[in-house]
Amino acid sequence: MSVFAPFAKPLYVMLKPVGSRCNLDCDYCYYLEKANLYTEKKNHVMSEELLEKFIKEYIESQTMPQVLFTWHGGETLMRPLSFYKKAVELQKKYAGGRQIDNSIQTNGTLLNDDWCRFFKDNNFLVGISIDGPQEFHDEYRRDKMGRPSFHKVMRGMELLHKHGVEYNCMAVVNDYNADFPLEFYRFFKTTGSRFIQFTPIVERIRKKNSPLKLATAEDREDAVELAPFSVSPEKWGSFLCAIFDEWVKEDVGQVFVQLFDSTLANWVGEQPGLCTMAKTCGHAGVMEFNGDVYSCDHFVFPEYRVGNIYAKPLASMMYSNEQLTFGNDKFDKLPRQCRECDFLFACYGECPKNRFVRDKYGIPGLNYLCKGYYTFFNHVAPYMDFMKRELLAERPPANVMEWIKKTGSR
Ligand SMILES: C[S@@+](CC[C@H](N)C(=O)[O-])C[C@H]1O[C@@H](n2cnc3c(N)ncnc32)[C@H](O)[C@@H]1O
Ligand code: SF4
Ligand code: SF4
Ligand code: SF4
Repeated sequence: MSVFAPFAKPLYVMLKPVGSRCNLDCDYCYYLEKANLYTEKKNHVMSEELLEKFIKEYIESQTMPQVLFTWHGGETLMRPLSFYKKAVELQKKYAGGRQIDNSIQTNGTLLNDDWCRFFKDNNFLVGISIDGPQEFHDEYRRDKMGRPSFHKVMRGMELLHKHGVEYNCMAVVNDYNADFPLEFYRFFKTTGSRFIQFTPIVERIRKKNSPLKLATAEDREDAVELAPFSVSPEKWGSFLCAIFDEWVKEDVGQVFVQLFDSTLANWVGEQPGLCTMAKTCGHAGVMEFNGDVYSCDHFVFPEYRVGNIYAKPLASMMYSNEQLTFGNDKFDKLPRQCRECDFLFACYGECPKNRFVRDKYGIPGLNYLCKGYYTFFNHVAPYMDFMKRELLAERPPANVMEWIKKTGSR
């Protein structure tokens, strides 16, 4: 039987139930300053009326039997538990036979038994932000009084563990922790995390006074300066290579590093889990506390607002020409150096947010981290080739560890 499905892809829009309100004040946070987009509003919280409108419309716009809700912030737990209880009730009311899943991203400092029980009972997947061992984490993740947050986050993780809540860790790689790849990687292994996700921090700061201090890739080179907490391309490359070397010898099939999995996916021609490594993007929008929808969580700038849910249906915003162009530009706007690169198939120029340098031909739009990515892909190529062969022969890629022992590589 064929069912008419106008959109073959699931519709995905994450939610900001408290806008950018947060109990922490991480130096590198790209989200805190988004409050300046809404200075006319005092209270940056999503109303229950909007919550219901979104849930109903989001579920009804889906063409797939599963629907994923992602709660994001700001700090998501600054909304009382009753808000999420209401959300779950509304999801059930409008589910119409579909399977509903929830994931929530949090800094973990406000977790308690009640939150954990709720997450367990309702099968939430919890994402915890933690940047490695205490010294690295507390370098930038402090509260508004400058107090560190590491111990509170660890306590939160213990509570999640105690209640049997499913969670994973999200870390950023910055100018500081990038110098200690193995300490960073081993820390996550000791916490028992089998799924490790990390994102490089790359930000530029506008020199002129502006409500949004952080720049987009379109800001002119002379009007911005690189934020000091950004990771350099060289450090990013050596960080990835060092972790890969330990992972490929000891942990394949046991520890899942999102970036390595996505690299292998591209190597075998499958869709990678990381949007940054896909050929095109634009399938993941974000809705602010007042119903404004933006092209991507990293593009909450007035130029990338695709509309408001009170004025346009979600599906028409997410499948608008504007949004499709946003997603296709990831490939269409690649500079010549990327088009000629041996690793285009694995990298696809990474995230457009980071494309603000010129390529070797002087063409703008090269990714600032290019050098690091090139070093990494070049370094892992023989291992990726081996794992690809194993996968194609329907054998586990983890055989690479045996192969390394036998051949003495690395
Ligand atoms: C903005 S926070 C919102 C949710 C919650 N407050 C938290 O910290 O998990 C989401 C994630 O973005 C990461 N992040 C913050 N600033 C970033 C930046 N400039 N570049 C990349 N990721 C960043 C955070 O470390 C966190 O893992
Ligand atoms: S806890 Fe999350 S939202 Fe709050 S400042 Fe840190 S990264 Fe930003
Ligand atoms: S702009 Fe970057 S973060 Fe946003 S969807 Fe595209 S690749 Fe992902
Ligand atoms: S490694 Fe550099 S040149 Fe190659 S695709 Fe990535 S960003 Fe482009």
